[in-house]
Amino acid sequence: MNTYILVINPGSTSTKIAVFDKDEPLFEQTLRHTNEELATLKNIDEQYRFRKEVLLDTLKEKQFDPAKLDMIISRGGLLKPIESGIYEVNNQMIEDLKNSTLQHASNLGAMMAKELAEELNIQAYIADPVVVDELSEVARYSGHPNFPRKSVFHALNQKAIARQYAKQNRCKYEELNLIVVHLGGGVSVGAHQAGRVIDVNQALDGEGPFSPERSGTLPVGDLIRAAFSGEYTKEELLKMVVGEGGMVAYCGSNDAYKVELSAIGGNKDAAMAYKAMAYQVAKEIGAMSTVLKGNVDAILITGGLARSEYLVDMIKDSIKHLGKVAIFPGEDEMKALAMNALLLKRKEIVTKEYN
Ligand SMILES: Nc1ncnc2c1ncn2[C@@H]1O[C@H](COP(=O)(O)OP(=O)(O)OP(=O)(O)O)[C@@H](O)[C@H]1O
Ligand SMILES: CCCC(=O)O
Repeated sequence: MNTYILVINPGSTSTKIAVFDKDEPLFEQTLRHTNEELATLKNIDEQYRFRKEVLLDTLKEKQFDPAKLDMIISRGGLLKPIESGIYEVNNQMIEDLKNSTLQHASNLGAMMAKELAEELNIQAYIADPVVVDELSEVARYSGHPNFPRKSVFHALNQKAIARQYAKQNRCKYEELNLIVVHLGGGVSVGAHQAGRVIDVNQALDGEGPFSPERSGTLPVGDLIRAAFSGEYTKEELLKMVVGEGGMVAYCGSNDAYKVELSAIGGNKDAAMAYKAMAYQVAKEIGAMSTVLKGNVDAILITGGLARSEYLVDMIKDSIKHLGKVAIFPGEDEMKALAMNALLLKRKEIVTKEYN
């Protein structure tokens, strides 16, 4: 019997959709949205309606009848901090996403999934959203009680890769201590202790290594002085942190592959920026090794930038003394979501309630 699963993953400039029949993708498509298209949409309601229409048009083009769908699963957004797992999309979740102070395209996924699921009389779910929070108590301290540290990271891909590594090594994720490094548009480095991410850098706009488009940790006093200098608007400063920080700021591009080619071609600024990014990532891995008290079964490196041998070799050179390193290039969040839905369908996992 077929089990048709619609998977939705909205990004800042695209919406990825896929239909799986059990664990087999029938099709997967990245629907690109131009800046001009997105600029015409005034608010979050208009955004998700626009993306939903594009999604339905694509299903039509693929001649897939939505009425055949058994379930819908989406990447989750910036909800309240929650445990890792699968959650049925409910009204509270939609309310929180609509009122979220932080903007992230993944906020639109649950809204699209819920509306579509209601029309089709099926269920909508999210799994391992970016706000999965398993931080240890001590990791929540920042240095001031007004600013507790938060867990915002690539939870879906980090957990999926950690489980894949455990399966390949015939053991359970919950039996291992791992450091998982996601190198994408954003960079997150998580300390996974027996199945829980007890520490991780806040990878959206908070802390950690710089990435192709984010600044990571900045000198805080200098940042405050810049904010009150009258030279920048709030929006300009936020952009310096997310979107126009990191490689964009140093090299003018968020395309790390392009920067790498330029570095290999002899561009000294590009080479130095790559070296600095590798240095910061390695330093964060060292910090997470300390969090795990050196008890590290493996360090897993994943994300789009894990395809870069140039970068990975530089990182490995600094961390090889910390343990075994395994590389999982790219990410497969679509498959990870579909597999979560399938586990649910097969009753191998139960949903958690968001409230
Ligand atoms: N072979 C490669 N060598 C170097 N860089 C690469 C390679 N392939 C992809 N990249 C870089 O990886 C980055 C994109 O990674 P990825 O696709 O994981 O990011 P994303 O999905 O946009 O963001 P995030 O992972 O934070 O959600 C880009 O900067 C891209 O240039
Ligand atoms: C921080 C989590 C996800 C992203 O990079 O957009």
